[in-house]
Amino acid sequence: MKTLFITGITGSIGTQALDVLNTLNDSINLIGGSVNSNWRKLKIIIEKYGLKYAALAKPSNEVPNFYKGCKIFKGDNSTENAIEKANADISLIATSGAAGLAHTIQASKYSKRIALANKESLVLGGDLILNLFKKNGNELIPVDSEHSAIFQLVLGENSIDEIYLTASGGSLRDKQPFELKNITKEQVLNHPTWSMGKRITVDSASMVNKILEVIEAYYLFNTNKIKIFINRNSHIHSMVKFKDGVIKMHFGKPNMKVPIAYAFTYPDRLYEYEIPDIINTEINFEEPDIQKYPVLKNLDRILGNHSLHIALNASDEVAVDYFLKGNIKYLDINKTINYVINEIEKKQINIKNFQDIFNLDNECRKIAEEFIKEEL
Ligand SMILES: NC(=O)C1=CN([C@@H]2O[C@H](COP(=O)(O)OP(=O)(O)OC[C@H]3O[C@@H](n4cnc5c(N)ncnc54)[C@H](OP(=O)(O)O)[C@@H]3O)[C@@H](O)[C@H]2O)C=CC1
Ligand SMILES: CC(=O)[C@@H](O)[C@H](O)COP(=O)(O)O
Ligand SMILES: [Mn+2]
Repeated sequence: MKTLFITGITGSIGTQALDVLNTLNDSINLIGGSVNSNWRKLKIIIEKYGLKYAALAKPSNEVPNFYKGCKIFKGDNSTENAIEKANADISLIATSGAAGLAHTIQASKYSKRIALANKESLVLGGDLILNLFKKNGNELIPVDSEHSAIFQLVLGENSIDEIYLTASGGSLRDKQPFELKNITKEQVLNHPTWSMGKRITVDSASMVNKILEVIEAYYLFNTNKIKIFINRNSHIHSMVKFKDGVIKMHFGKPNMKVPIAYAFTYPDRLYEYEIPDIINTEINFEEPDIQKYPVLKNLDRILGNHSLHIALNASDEVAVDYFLKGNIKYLDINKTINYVINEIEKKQINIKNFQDIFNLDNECRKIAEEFIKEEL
């Protein structure tokens, strides 16, 4: 039986991973998990799954050091400490945001298999994280639905020509560009096909999520030949075009439990889920309208420039947080990203190690905060 640790265990991916475990007939033993602050939900998970190690980055005063036989780590580096003690065979990295990178680095030391949902680990970590996996002999299995699909499509292939990354188009796909000026938080959070955490749902509306995913695919599959197509019902999870003109598509219902389970059980498929209706499900693709998704104008400029990958993610995380708190408008997110990217591009920063990444991530957050406070 394999042991498992889940970072971000209370989130959208974490919760769906728990549902998957309930169906895998005890073939995986969940021994630990970590969260930011949600003690109420973590407590229930400890009770139900008998965790041995848990961590909270921002614990309240009521959180004990032990709970029902589970050791609780608290504060800075708590997830890293819990990962070390748990020493699990598999780590599912389902933390949201840049905080996930440190968790992935630590998991690389202690877990053979990294089931990676946290796309920011690759966006920020780039070749440095891939080299770390190589050095430590990790198996990296992507969980992000498109990347799980592509991973499956390219198995055994060596004539890959181009990746077609699919997008739902997000919650604002039927709006006209002029309508984006006064969009509310509720409109943005109403995703048409997936139920996810708040930041990724906003990023899906703006297509920042898709740029992060292009960068993720760039590192995972070692190509910059990547196009984005909208598939409105999210049944095609991505496509790969081969040199002989064949295009393989990954078809399935939009449900994250499938790629989560696949990352746990690969190369087996032990998870049973509904078979999609191949007669009545439409397969259509559209090119994204750049006026509706203005951040896409930056894609060619960003892709392959490590410091701009970091700048995009940091500025977006800060701006989305302000937007969700009602302090800036939807289109201000894009203004903040553009400003930070321009500032970082001028500096021509060379990223040599993980500390450079953490420093630049911090610097970009400061620039974004200043821009929002002074210019918006
Ligand atoms: N949701 C989805 O369907 C998909 C998500 N992803 C990626 O997976 C990741 C998680 O997304 P999602 O589940 O939607 O996010 P959620 O916001 O739903 O959940 C985030 C989780 O991370 C925890 N967390 C946040 N900060 C820290 C920290 N510093 N230390 C420890 N735990 C922390 C949260 O804890 P707390 O509850 O205490 O706040 C929560 O458990 C993201 O990188 C996202 O891009 C990729 C594809 C699909
Ligand atoms: C489920 C998943 O993998 C998300 O990352 C998804 O891609 C978001 O939907 P969009 O295609 O709308 O960005
Ligand atoms: Mn995705």
